Amino acid sequence: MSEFSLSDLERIVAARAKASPDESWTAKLVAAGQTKAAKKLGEEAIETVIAALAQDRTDLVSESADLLYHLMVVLNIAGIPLQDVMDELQRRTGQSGLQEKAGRQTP
Ligand SMILES: N=c1c2ncn([C@@H]3O[C@H](COP(=O)(O)OP(=O)(O)OP(=O)(O)O)[C@@H](O)[C@H]3O)c2ncn1[C@@H]1O[C@H](COP(=O)(O)O)[C@@H](O)[C@H]1O
Repeated sequence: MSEFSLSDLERIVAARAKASPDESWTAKLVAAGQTKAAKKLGEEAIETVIAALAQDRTDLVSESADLLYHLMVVLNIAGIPLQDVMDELQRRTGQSGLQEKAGRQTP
């Protein structure tokens, strides 16, 4: 199978967002708005957690795909390019997660 990246998925979501809601789940979600899309994202997150805890590899792969797809839709609706998320991840590469946690301001 050829390489398929989140950037490819971002492009597909952006294109399908402009389709008719009658023929596209993406367009249907975008038309419904961020509340519905974010709710679907939350559901997929929970289903991913359940698959991980069940140690079901097939389900975990499938639910992870649903999760990433719905994240792309939520980012699209919010007008946030995937690159902004990747830039944030890249910014974090200089320090470990434990260092970052230790350096956080506590209220
Ligand atoms: N990767 C996905 C993808 N993953 C999951 N889904 C859809 O996400 C929906 C939600 O999953 P659920 O199991 O929760 O469905 P449901 O229970 O019917 O949802 P509810 O109506 O109850 O809220 C399903 O209809 C899935 O088909 C996706 N829909 C689209 N894509 C990608 O987006 C492209 C364009 O799709 P359309 O926008 O539909 O043309 C596709 O070719 C894919 O590349």
